[in-house]
Amino acid sequence: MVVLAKPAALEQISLVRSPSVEDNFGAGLPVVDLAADGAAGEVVRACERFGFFKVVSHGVGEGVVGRLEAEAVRFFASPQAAKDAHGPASPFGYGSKRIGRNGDMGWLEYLLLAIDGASLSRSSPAPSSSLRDAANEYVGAMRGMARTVLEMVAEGLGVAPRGALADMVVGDGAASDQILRLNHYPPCPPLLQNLMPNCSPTGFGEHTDPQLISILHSNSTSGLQVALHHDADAGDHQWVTVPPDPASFLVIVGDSLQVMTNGRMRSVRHRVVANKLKSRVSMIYFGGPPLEQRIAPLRQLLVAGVGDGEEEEQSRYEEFTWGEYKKAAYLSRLGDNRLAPFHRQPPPVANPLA
Ligand SMILES: C=C1C[C@]23C[C@@]1(O)CC[C@H]2[C@@]12CCC[C@@](C)(C(=O)O1)[C@H]2[C@@H]3C(=O)O
Ligand SMILES: O=C(O)CCC(=O)C(=O)O
Repeated sequence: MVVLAKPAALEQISLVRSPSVEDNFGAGLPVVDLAADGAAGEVVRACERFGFFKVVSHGVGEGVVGRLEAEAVRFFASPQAAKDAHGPASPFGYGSKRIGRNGDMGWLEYLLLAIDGASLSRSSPAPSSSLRDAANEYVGAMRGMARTVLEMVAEGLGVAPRGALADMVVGDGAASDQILRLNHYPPCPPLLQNLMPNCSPTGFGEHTDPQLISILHSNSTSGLQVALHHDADAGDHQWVTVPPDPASFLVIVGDSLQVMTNGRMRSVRHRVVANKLKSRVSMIYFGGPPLEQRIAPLRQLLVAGVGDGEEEEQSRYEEFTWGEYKKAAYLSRLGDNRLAPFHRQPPPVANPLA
């Protein structure tokens, strides 16, 4: 029997079947033109059916994206010792292969930066002033998009005021919990390609995002896959590749938005598979609320459509604060179903292929 050993650099990183063109999302990829009439309805439909969507006509200038991506590429190309000087990520700073504190590993390196209000936090320093400036400009654009999308979610669901969700993440008053992450996935090592041509290292293992929403940008290298559920109860899902498009962004529903919409919107499991030939660079903004924010279904959604004498909809979740959820998340493994302990009853079955 021939036993194929993984190259040492990949020993603790899981391998998955290499994506093929058949895995690509076809014409069904949810795309929302943020400037179009009826965009709010489209946002809600995409979040309910898929838990993510691609955004076009977003109004974010190419320069804003290009400046931060160039800074990220420059940083990741610097000598290992210079990068290590900004790590380890605990949770903020430079990290390589290790994700979080509980043994998760991926074929990537990253820079995790805390945001304080509208700019990077002074307490998690950026590696250079030019990266800081580019990141601050980018964060401003992401906050604007987060507001637009969350206002559309409220409008599309018939929730008032329009800012009910957006203010939790990008409001002026409370200290929300936002994060910026820059990821670099080197190409799959040639030795592995020769040994196991049908396998690729996991770049970022499957997970859902704990916050309300995440906004993702990537360069033109593929790798992102999302889980499409055929039968969520049976845990039956299919990994589908989302083709990269540097001119657009992806909005991803997080666990907290799932709870606030009482399960109407679903946080989507996603992962990154390392590309065989090219480096992938992604930049992702995570929008979370203040630590003390109660995470529970919006009242207006529970009473909507309830007539006299009828019972209002019950929450499907035990109540928690964002601070409690975040603490539990940091004790969990990347791929854990972090909402499971809070479910009051099985989540509704969504069938995006129906
Ligand atoms: C393994 C982990 C990494 C993570 C914290 C965690 O313990 C579980 C959740 C992970 C995640 C996923 C979305 C983005 C992120 C920054 C977050 O808030 O939760 C990461 C955390 C991380 O990379 O540190
Ligand atoms: O790099 C990507 O495309 C996704 C990254 C991601 O899911 C994350 O950083 O949480």
